[in-house]
Amino acid sequence: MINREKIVSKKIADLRSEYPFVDSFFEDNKLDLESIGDMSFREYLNSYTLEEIDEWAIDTEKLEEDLAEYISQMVEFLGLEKDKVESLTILAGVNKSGETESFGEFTIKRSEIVSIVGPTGSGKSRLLADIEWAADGDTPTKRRILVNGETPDKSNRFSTSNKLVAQLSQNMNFVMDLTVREFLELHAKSRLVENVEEMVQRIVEAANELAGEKFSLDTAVTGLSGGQSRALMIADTAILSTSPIVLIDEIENAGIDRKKALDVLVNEEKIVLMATHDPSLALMADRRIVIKNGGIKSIIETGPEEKARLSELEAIDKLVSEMRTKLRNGETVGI
Ligand SMILES: Nc1ncnc2c1ncn2[C@@H]1O[C@H](COP(=O)(O)OP(=O)(O)OP(=O)(O)O)[C@@H](O)[C@H]1O
Repeated sequence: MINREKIVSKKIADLRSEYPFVDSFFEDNKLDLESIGDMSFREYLNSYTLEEIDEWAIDTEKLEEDLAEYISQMVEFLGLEKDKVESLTILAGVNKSGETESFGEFTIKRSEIVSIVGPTGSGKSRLLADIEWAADGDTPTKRRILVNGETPDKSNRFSTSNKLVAQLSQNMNFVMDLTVREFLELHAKSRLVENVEEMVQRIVEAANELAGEKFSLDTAVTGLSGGQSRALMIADTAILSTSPIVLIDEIENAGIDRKKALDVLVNEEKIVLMATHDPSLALMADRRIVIKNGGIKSIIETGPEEKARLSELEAIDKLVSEMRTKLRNGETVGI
């Protein structure tokens, strides 16, 4: 809920950049905003003289209340309130042979990472697709998905502005003729974020942290490499997307710093599900879902012993990545 005190004491210029639609409120109420300088709405109302207030029958109390109400309704209407998703629950369905999955139900909480492992063709992507679709017994697996313990509002399935789920798929092929800056600005503006420039900077910095070779805001999105565009989409999803659930299919092919990518995503308080064949990524998750023959076979918690193995794997990954960098830079790697 929008706080009235906060709204009326915010500078009008800031209010207008955060909620561009407030201009129509000012117009409808015939408020002259030419000479506002850096006043807040309250200061602006107080700047009227008693005669003006009398003459134009200005009710300052009511105007303050109406402004807060107007913003609050618009925010709700436009779906700008961040979804408060605390948990995601998967209810058991059937495997490829039609046998009921034995796990009953499985709940994932906010800021948790869950990996999905299993042989090729076992049904990892299918599980991600069930979640994206908010399956309600209407997919081949007959699984059901609950959000905050309830069947999600079906409008979430189709709405683009208020998507429950952001999906990072294997390849990101940009077709539009835009620079990175233009692309990010468009996205930030469509989300009506407070400070577009700052947001754009944050995203490109995060993306460059993940990508091997750095790129600038003036690079054309079509000119980004596979790994760079993937890094850009991860940073963009983490920082700008309001979708509280992020699904990742095969991050390992992207040639980006996977550990940092996960940190970026998880820091933003999201639920992350990631299908992977990579042991380090599988163990980085708090829990992992094991899929076999189209069904969830088991759910395993990554215990301290496995986490210890993870540091072994990380040391190996580090070695591989150092060698990769050297080879890429034309150096030799003989001892
Ligand atoms: N429970 C199920 N019932 C019926 N069909 C299923 C079930 N689970 C998965 N499938 C189907 O099996 C096929 C392979 O599944 P999927 O693509 O999800 O495998 P995957 O584990 O992601 O494979 P890869 O590791 O190669 O990406 C798909 O056509 C999928 O729809």
